[in-house]
Parts: sequence; C-alpha cells; structure tokens
Amino acid sequence: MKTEVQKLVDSGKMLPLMEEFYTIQGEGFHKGTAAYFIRVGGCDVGCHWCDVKESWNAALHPPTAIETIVEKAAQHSKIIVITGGEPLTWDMGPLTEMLKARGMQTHIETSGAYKLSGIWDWICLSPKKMKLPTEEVYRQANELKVIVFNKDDFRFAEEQAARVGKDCILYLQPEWSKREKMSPLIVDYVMQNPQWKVSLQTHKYLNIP
Ligand SMILES: C[S@@+](CC[C@H](N)C(=O)[O-])C[C@H]1O[C@@H](n2cnc3c(N)ncnc32)[C@H](O)[C@@H]1O
Ligand SMILES: Nc1nc2[nH]cc(C(=O)O)c2c(=O)[nH]1
Ligand code: SF4
Ligand SMILES: [Mg+2]
Repeated sequence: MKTEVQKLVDSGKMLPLMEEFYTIQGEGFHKGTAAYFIRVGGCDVGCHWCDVKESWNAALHPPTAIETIVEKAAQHSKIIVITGGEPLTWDMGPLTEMLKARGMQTHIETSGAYKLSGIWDWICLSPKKMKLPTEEVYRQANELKVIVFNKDDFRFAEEQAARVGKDCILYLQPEWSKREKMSPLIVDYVMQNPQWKVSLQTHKYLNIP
C-alpha cells in the first residue's frame, strides 16, 4: 500500500529535494544570469560522466512540499532553474504552476528522457544516447546542449539537431573531465559549422555552485 507521502510525490505535490542554491547560470543561452536552482533527486539515465551522481537515488533526498520549495525560491530570484537528477522523472505540473502563479520564470535542464510535464519559459534539452528524448521535448526545446565526451558525440549532435525545431539554439559543451582534449575539437567544429555555438560550464571556472 502506498503511503500518503508516496501519493503526494506521485502527483508532483511533493518532490525529493536534493539542494537549492542561488547562483549564476553557468551554461548555455542564459549563462551569466543570476538564477535560483532547485535540484530534484532521481535519475536512471546513467551517464557514466554525470557530475551529480549523488542525485540519482531519489530515496536519499527528502520528499519536500512544493509550497515550501516555492516560498524559499521566491525570496531569491525571479528566474528559477529546475534541474536534477532528471526533473521529468516527476510530474512538474504542480511546481511550475505554483511558480508561474508567483510571477517567476521557469527554466528546466533535462535529458528529455521522460514525458514532458510542467509549464516552461525555457527548456534546455541535453539528450543522452542511452535514453533518447521523447518527441514532445524535441519539439519544445529552446536550446539543445550536447555534451562532447568523444568524437562520436559530433555525429550524435547532428543527429539530435535534425530532430529539434528550427529556432532551437544549438550548443556543444565539453564533458568536464575531457575538456582539455575536446575543447579544441569543439572550437574547430563550430568554426566549420557555425550553426553551432560553444557552451562551457563557466560556474566551474568561477568556483561557484
Ligand atoms: C546534471 S544534469 C541534470 C539535468 C538532466 N538530467 C540533464 O542531464 O539534462 C545538468 C546538465 O549538466 C550536464 N552535465 C552533466 N555532467 C556533465 C559533465 N561531466 N560535463 C559537462 N556537462 C555535464 C548535463 O548534460 C546537463 O546539461
Ligand atoms: N551555476 C550552475 N549552472 C548550471 N547550469 C546547469 C546546471 C545543472 O547542474 O543543471 C548548473 C549548475 O549546477 N550550476
Ligand atoms: S541524465 Fe542528467 S542527471 Fe541523469 S545521469 Fe545523465 S547528466 Fe546525470
Ligand atoms: Mg551542474
């Protein structure tokens, strides 16, 4: 039998909260912009180079009422980035409706591997080979951010770019541990293929969360 808390998590009224922090968006189109990050636990996509593996096991992160999450976020910023873990593991409808009702901008960082839920002002899609995005996330993505770990990721990036909308902004971002090797290749690739842009994890260079 399901507990009350499990039912609330299933309906998106509570979420396993890993951490929340006010920082500068380090990556992609909104890099350099102050934003409040909400990191929701739970992901079974399994990227071997994931920089937040502690997020994967949802059971390690306390189920938290969305009212509590929104109340805290509202004290810090109008721009809220929901990340994880994989936020689309959960129903993002109730959280984003509550944020929008408070006049906040909702951004998501997602692999797109699960059904799209929630109301979003900005969708950053970072597709993964092991679990490809759903059709709707391809259609709705505002930016496509492909992580480049090896040379095959350039082929993967083109394959993914063919599936997003025509206004979607295209980024190549070096996998952090491979940045010295892959960054020069990304630079060459973007000069040869200027429909792409470079994205760096600038928060790591700034030593901020
Ligand atoms: C930790 S993920 C959480 C959101 C979602 N699960 C996803 O993968 O998009 C946040 C962003 O960091 C990227 N990322 C994770 N590990 C990385 C690494 N080692 N180097 C570069 N980017 C990384 C992901 O691709 C994603 O764009
Ligand atoms: N500063 C900062 N910017 C980010 N952009 C995407 C992040 C993420 O982990 O989703 C992230 C993060 O963890 N920190
Ligand atoms: S999908 Fe995102 S959170 Fe999940 S393992 Fe990959 S990078 Fe990490
Ligand atoms: Mg991060």
